[in-house]
Amino acid sequence: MRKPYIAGNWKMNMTPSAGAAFAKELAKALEGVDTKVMIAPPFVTIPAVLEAVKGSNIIVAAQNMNDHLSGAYTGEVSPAMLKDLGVTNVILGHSERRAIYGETDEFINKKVLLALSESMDIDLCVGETLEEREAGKLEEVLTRQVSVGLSGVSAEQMSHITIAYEPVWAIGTGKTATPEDADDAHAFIRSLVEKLYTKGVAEELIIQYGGSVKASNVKSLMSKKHIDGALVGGASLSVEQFLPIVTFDK
Ligand SMILES: O=C[C@H](O)COP(=O)(O)O
Repeated sequence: MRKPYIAGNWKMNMTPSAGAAFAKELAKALEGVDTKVMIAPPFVTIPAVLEAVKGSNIIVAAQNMNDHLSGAYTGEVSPAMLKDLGVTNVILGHSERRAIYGETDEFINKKVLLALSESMDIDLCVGETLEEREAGKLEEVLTRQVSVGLSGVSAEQMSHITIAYEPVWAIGTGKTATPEDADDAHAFIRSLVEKLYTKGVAEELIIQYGGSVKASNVKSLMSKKHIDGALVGGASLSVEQFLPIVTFDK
């Protein structure tokens, strides 16, 4: 039985003081709610948010990390630093990192392996562009992103991996994949993971959908067999919008 897992990626939003106020309000609103919830603030906002969610079940993640533990990498943040702060989770391979900062599958894989060696849990993002989908390359793209992204990850380590399927054309655009299209992509990812690992690993894997998730569409998405959670961008920036997404079935 896969437990619903809802995550909020704040992207480059929320100052430390705004993030702390938000996190405090969210933690209070989520008292007694059993759904697994993660929020990913910008690096500088993380300490204030960690302090604000103390005593709650909210997981705090980083949105990215460097592929080294330390060294001459000006402006970068290492997983060792995140770990020292008490951060247990990291988002890797977000489409904005791939498209804007040129992150390749091989580079993302290097970070996946480093994060695992630092005992962190990972949200690995995959998804096709509109051009790729229209060119009939959906399966080819997902196969490459999943198999290269997870290269060298053992079956045992897969319990630390969540995959977020985010069709690039649905991110921040208001366009959501239909629940059926999203479920087909999730089913394909699960079948890939079964081929790479075992049926057991594939059945346990949490696959989140991301791309214009909001209170009005979360229930129909989550009703699908292979959709186990959501990675929410825009609608994770206010408690008013995020809370009904987290409590969609309550
Ligand atoms: O990480 C989150 C995704 O990029 C989705 O963003 P969005 O909900 O604003 O479309």
